Amino acid sequence: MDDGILLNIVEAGEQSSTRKIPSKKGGRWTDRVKAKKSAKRRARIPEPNASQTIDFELPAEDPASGATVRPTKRARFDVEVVPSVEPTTSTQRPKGQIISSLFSHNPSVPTPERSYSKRPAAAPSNAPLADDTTFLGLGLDPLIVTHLRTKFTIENPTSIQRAALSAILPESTLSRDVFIQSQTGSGKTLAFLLPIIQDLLPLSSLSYIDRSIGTLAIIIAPTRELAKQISDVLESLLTMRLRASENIDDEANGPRLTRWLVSGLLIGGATRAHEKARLRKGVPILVTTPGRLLDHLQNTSSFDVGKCRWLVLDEADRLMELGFEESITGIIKGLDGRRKLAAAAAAEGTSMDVGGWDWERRRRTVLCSATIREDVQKLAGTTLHRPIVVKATDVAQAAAEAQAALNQPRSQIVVDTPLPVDTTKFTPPSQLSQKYVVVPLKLRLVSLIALLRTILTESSKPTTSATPEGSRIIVFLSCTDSVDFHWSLLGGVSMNGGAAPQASLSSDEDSSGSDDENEPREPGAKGEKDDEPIEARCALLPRTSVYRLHGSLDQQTRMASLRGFIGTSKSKDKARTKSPSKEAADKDDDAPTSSILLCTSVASRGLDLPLVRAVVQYDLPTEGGANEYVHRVGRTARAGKGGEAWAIITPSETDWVGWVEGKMNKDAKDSARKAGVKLHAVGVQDVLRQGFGGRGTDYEVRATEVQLAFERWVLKGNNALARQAFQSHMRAYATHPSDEKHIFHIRHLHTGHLAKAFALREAPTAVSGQVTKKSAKEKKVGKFNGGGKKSSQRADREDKIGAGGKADTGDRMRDAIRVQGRLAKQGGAMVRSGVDDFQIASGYDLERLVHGQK
Ligand SMILES: Nc1ncnc2c1ncn2[C@@H]1O[C@H](COP(=O)(O)OP(=O)(O)OP(=O)(O)O)[C@@H](O)[C@H]1O
Repeated sequence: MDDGILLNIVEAGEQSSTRKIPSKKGGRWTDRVKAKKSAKRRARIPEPNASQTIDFELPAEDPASGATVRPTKRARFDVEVVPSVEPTTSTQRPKGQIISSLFSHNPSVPTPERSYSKRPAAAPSNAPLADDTTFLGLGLDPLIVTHLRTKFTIENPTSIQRAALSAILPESTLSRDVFIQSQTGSGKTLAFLLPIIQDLLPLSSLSYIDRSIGTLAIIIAPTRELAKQISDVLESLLTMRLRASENIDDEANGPRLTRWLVSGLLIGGATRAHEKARLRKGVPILVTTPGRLLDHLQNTSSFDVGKCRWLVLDEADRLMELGFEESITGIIKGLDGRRKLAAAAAAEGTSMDVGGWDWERRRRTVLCSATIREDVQKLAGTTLHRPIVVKATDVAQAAAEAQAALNQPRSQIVVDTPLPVDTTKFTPPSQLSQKYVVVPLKLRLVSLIALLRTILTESSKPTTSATPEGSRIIVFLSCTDSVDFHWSLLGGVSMNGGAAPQASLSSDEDSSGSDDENEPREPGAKGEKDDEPIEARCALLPRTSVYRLHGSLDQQTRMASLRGFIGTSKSKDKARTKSPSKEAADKDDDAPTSSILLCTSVASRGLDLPLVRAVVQYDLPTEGGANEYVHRVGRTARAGKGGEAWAIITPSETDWVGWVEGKMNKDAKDSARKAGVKLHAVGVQDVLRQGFGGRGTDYEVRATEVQLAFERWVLKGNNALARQAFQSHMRAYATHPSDEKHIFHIRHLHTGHLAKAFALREAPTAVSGQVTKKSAKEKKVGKFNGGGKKSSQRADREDKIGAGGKADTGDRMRDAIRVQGRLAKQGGAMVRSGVDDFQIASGYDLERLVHGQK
């Protein structure tokens, strides 16, 4: 089958096959054998020729016949092959450097029976309901329903929204808290936002109320990005019409309505004085992160939460993982204390008492979590009052519970009811297609490129369900260094052998800073990192922009990267393009239609990035096990849409497939789960062939050229970056928990082969040999301490905490955990500390940002 990739001048394979193997005469027989072998090797892998040009063309398939055809408009780019910049003969090669063939000495990998088979996708499990359930029928205000339809194009509720609304909205359940547990992408955000807006909406008709009433609802999210995302949805919801007719002053339609119900985002990054001023003005619905909220509860007297009637804890399991339990306990105490003070002041008549409203009603807490783990149960025990547990399929149960609550005599009300043990498994949406490829270590990098090319090609087919805007792909890597390395590599690699280009940065940046009050910065930080490039372009990935996201990037760059990835870049973001190889810019002259996000686990939870077609786990999660896997793949296949998840695993990790399937299927109760969540194998040759094209084993030649281009880039001044990524990856790998060590053990890795995946030619001894014991120790301690600069920042932070006299509990928890982790790792054995330095390193930095420390 012609796969559509052409070699347009000289087929490299042909060239190699006609090459004559020179014979060596004389000398010892061992020398003759060696010479013969080396000549054979040279003949197998064609010597690149400076004049040779490979014309890569992405393959396409005839939708009718399924046969591969040449696309009408070819996304093409030429790859000029030049001799490797480094000498390749053993006499010229620097000592210790190994240039091994990509396709020899790899462990054998079983070929899957049916590769790339097109299986019909299962019915979506997180889609809007197709029955006669309506938002109106569930009791939602018609104004909100109309707004959902017109602004969000949302017509019907999802299963979890039906369950949540029928549990939260009725008068009969006002005294009950709610625990929401559901699949990724099932619409949990609206499930808790809609009841809050419905509850507060009538206040708009009370002419004596304005935003000085204080904060009536607080939503807590574990990360800044998630808080910002929730805040964006909330803001859009609050732009709804306040009455059916256009004119809100239309007296004939009832009392005058005022639009004072606004939302605010409090996630740090601004001066406290600025935040205090906003709080003093009044923020009726507040979206925040825990540390900052606790800080203001403790230190901002003008922060009025005396009438707060909603508290939402989103992603509760993540809040617990990040060590926020103590912060949340402090927040609850703070809210309770201020409520008592407000009540006392009202009783004494010393405060403005706003009558005509049920201010006495207790505050309701809604807790959302993917899983009901032990720590989440504990949190629920301290925060929830007789919770109704809402699950996607449990609408009948929710209604029955609500009824039971009504009929219960008050004496029987049990406070702090423990949640039931979690019997349902946390599974990905059923329509998600899950695949895995077993890839020998040496082939990892080229296989990743081939896979990305294949996914991009598939999505550009006219028959695909992907959007006409192109594809979005998220690639998860093990650590920040690896993300930086791969992003720089893709942005810098040149297939023409020229010098690695420098980042091209816009010099006419608009340095006026953000006009969004929700993205304020500390003084002095303004415009600081505006020069940091955010977008990379790569000749190997036509019409595609590559972004990165990890916790060591400053907040502006992270937000700009996310905006770029989802295609809503501001003009100044767009200027921040890391120049690709010149050829990518020249040949890829059409505007990019697809985007790729390279990231750490920092992007695994809660982020709702529209139209993500595929999630590729280049590195499997080092913490969080099967749940983390499900969260990551849940960035696609959202709200009933399709999606695919790819896991790239090494030959020593093949047991992971059965292991993760077992975790997802355990205790399966319903028929869908009995059918089993399954990952389907795809052969690495198929991935390479699809990605690089050619006939027979042509893909080997092409993959080798791509690998050589990567290696050239590394040799031209990027060795340190590659080595650092390699070493950090190894350290990250070593932090897999002990119960996964039978699958992920560093001893299973052939480090020489792994080095190849970082485009390193050095043998592993050369890599590690260049790191002196002292520098290795410094690096290790530095890494676990957050590095030299980070250490001093932490000291600054601790100074500040000391000076303020009040340590942030979240910070203290994290520090304690980090110290624990450091000790465990310094002890020699890589004992899991509960927090992974490499993935939570991102979380840690993120939380530093949350607390406003740059
Ligand atoms: N009733 C609905 N109909 C169609 N789309 C919906 C509906 N409700 C929500 N959505 C969309 O579904 C997407 C996912 O929603 P949301 O982010 O709330 O999911 P989630 O359950 O919180 O996911 P995660 O667990 O990954 O955080 C959003 O883009 C949202 O606009």
